[in-house]
Amino acid sequence: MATGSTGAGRGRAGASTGRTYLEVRGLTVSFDGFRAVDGVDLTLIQGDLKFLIGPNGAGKTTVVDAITGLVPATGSVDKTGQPVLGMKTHKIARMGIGRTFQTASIFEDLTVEQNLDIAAGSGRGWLTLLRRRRGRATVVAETLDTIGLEHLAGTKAGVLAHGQKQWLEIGMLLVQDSDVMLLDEPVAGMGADERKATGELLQRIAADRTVVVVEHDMDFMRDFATSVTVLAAGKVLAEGTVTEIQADPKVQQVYLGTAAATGTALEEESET
Ligand SMILES: Nc1ncnc2c1ncn2[C@@H]1O[C@H](COP(=O)(O)OP(=O)(O)OP(=O)(O)O)[C@@H](O)[C@H]1O
Repeated sequence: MATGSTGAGRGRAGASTGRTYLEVRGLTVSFDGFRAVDGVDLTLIQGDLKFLIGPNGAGKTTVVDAITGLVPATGSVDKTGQPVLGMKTHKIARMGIGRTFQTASIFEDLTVEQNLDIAAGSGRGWLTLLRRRRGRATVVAETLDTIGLEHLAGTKAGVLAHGQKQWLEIGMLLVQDSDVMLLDEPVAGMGADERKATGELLQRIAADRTVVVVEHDMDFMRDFATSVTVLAAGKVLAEGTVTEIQADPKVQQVYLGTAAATGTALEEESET
């Protein structure tokens, strides 16, 4: 069970407790002069299961892209005091910052276990691999258990159910020692049982990691978030607990403003 820190986003708790944290300051991403992300500050602390929400086009995925080096950005991103911004994507991954995509990026023709094994070795030099060879099998076995896919270890990843592919992708981050995990809509397209199992998996892994979930599914957010940041038009609109966010008139207005187009007003959903 996650040890939630609902105070995330305020100050440098990670720095004082020695826990992993990701500190984002003034993050800005421009596409041909259009500021998709505009001066975003975020503090992400180990143990927090943080949800990043906001209407379509708010800049959520671009924030994740910027942190993981996929798009150029200005401002600063520090992982437990180490600068991240400006580094190459593979170096950022090696620093322990991992991400998933809406469509799982797994090797469909390889088995579940082979996918994890490859991920466990990715980005490491041959000497490190040699040293770690024995430990690697243990890490893969432990991860199969964590993501609940031991019984499918020998199954080709391509035939997994949608939810299982997402769990495998999360497992691939776990075996790479990612302690900051940025997950883009992990429950999109999942049924109720898969969503619940995914939420419980995220709670387990967030207990000793920093986990950020970009999500549109408000029910899922309500059930599992320990803190929420709302983005709108590239800026942080609000931060707080689920209760605080739902009660925030600015947030309600943003969601009501887009309700006609998306049918996903925060208020409407909170009544269900
Ligand atoms: N490569 C790009 N080139 C130009 N504009 C982009 C690019 N990527 C994103 N944008 C624009 O930046 C804005 C933010 O997009 P982004 O995908 O980050 O939003 P989002 O909050 O993740 O939206 P959604 O919930 O719909 O996925 C949008 O207006 C989008 O059209």
